[in-house]
Amino acid sequence: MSDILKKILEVKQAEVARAVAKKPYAAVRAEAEAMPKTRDFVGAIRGKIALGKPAVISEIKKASPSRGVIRENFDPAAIARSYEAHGAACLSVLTDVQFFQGSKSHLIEARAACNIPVLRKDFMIDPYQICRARTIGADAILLIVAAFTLSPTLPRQGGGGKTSSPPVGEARSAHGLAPDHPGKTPSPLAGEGWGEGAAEFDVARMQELEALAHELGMAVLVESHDAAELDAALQLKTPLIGINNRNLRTFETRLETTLDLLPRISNERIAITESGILKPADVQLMRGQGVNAFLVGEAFMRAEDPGVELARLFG
Ligand SMILES: O=P(O)(O)OC[C@@H](O)[C@@H](O)c1c[nH]c2ccccc12
Repeated sequence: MSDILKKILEVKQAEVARAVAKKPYAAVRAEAEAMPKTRDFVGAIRGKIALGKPAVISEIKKASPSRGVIRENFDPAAIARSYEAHGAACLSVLTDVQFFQGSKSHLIEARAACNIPVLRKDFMIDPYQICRARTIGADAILLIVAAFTLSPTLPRQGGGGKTSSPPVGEARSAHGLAPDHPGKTPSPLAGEGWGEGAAEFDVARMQELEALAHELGMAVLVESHDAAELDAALQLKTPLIGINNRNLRTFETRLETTLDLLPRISNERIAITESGILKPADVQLMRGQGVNAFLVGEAFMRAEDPGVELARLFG
């Protein structure tokens, strides 16, 4: 796992602990269950694609660890209105405070200013955060597979150690290939500073968080960056399969990441290419390969009017 991701997750754990001390889980869960109905995030994406249009999840993000401050003049409500007016399918709003200068209020303001569904973009590792997402109005949440990496040094069996559930190998069998590592999801990070033994992902935990999100009426976007992460992602039920072109360890961004992993994703799912889409040629490259859903932030955030840039990029 990247040092930055590791650092972010430590902060998230501390945030959850502080929040639980202020308000217990049962209370936030009850609040979540009492919220009005969500907007249909998956339906909004399918709707665009059914019309032969690209489905664009447009991001509202002030800053990032790799880029620093991206947008000075930052008005989430105005940005949300502009995105909606120019055909965005959905919004994605960064709510992480420390690393992305985001805020829950950004999501609340953005959602109140439009009628399209909104993803809470944050680092979700705990049921508490899922409930909290629902209480601020999120229609969807993000699960980043890399955040569920089990340390190779953790005990795998017994002694209270976590074990991952057996992979179903859905996409591979859909392509006529048998899963080659039954019972484990090996990571290519092994041998790249991880020491001996393949890393695994806590798929059971991801499934638990997904089930809770679905129970609360929210959609789930699951994000992967390589084949092992994608295999873990495909063990979830959600149709929304994100492929992050940005490596969270090095911040290197390669659009080939999406093209390389695409054949593993069956047609019942929706492949969403994330990060590094900057120019019309990038969009054409993806659409030419059958990718119809996009998550774009920086290109829009740097433009004077983000929605106008959306129309230009995807026009
Ligand atoms: O700004 P870009 O390169 O268009 O990327 C948007 C989005 O993919 C990126 O912000 C992102 C993808 N996965 C994440 C996980 C956490 C925070 C941010 C992200």
